[in-house]
Amino acid sequence: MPVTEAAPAKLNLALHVTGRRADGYHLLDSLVGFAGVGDVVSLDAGPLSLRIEGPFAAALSGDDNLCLRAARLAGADAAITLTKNLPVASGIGGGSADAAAVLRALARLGHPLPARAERLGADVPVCLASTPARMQGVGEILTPLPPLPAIPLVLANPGVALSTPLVFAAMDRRDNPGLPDIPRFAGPEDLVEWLAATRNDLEAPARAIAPVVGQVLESLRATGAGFARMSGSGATCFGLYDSADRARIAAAALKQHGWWAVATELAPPPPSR
Ligand SMILES: C[C@](O)(CO)[C@H](O)COP(=O)(O)OP(=O)(O)OC[C@H]1O[C@@H](n2ccc(N)nc2=O)[C@H](O)[C@@H]1O
Ligand SMILES: Nc1ncnc2c1ncn2[C@@H]1O[C@H](COP(=O)(O)OP(=O)(O)OP(=O)(O)O)[C@@H](O)[C@H]1O
Repeated sequence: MPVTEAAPAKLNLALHVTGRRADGYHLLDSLVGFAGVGDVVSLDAGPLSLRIEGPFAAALSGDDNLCLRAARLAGADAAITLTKNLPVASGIGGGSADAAAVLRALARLGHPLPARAERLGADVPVCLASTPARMQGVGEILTPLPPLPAIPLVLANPGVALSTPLVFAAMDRRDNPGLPDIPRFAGPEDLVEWLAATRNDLEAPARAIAPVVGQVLESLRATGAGFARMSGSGATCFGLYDSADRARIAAAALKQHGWWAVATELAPPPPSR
């Protein structure tokens, strides 16, 4: 003690919705990667408690925080500090990443990972490893993938919180084809070519609810992104750039709209490991 774990932002680089189960949950087929930015959780000795700091701390309150729910599921006590750097309810798995980081920290302290961590959220299993994976089923079927090319990218969020169930509910078609085979990507061009043949099936319904998502995508492309797409159920979008300098300049331009924007990289390993 204290133990610190990074909670990197999850990116659905491609997200196909292929069906719906009887319980209403949707079947997915997604290429998931992780970004070089994220929240941070730190655990210290003490009774179960949570202190939240960081730029998006004010967006969260209450006893139902996923950090606390994760510790309760693991049956462990800890004084948790969450540094909330990611926008809330924004499609980059912030809550799931935080819950997974708490579980990883507890595992380092000797608490076994709880069974059925997916009960905390569909993205928790993929966030536990925080390494690239194909995610299927409702999020629980994971196929680990080799590292993705380290591409400069920008994450941008217009400040509109999108409710995941409402975005799923606004879909026209739920029986879309799955992803094509995922090859080993030799470089950025291969990945971009593969992405161009895939979709995020939640992008159209999210844009119908929050048209500003379309403006974010246009701005990413206008600032030089060779590829841009929404992640998860939105509203955060990512743009891939051919240099870190271009990504930095683009992020500065997107911030001029009053949006959250950050230049980072696809898929570096989390800093704490
Ligand atoms: C859209 C994704 O971000 C893609 O990675 C995830 O599937 C959503 O992950 P999450 O935010 O951790 O989702 P959860 O908190 O488990 O679920 C929120 C709500 O989203 C809907 N939901 C979620 C996952 C899924 N496979 N099908 C769904 O229909 C359900 O209405 C559910 O009540
Ligand atoms: N630690 C946390 N961080 C973010 N949200 C949390 C947290 N704990 C609870 N929540 C609640 O979970 C909801 C979803 O937030 P989250 O940021 O995980 O969504 P998301 O980025 O859309 O995730 P996903 O991409 O997994 O759909 C929010 O409405 C928020 O109130």
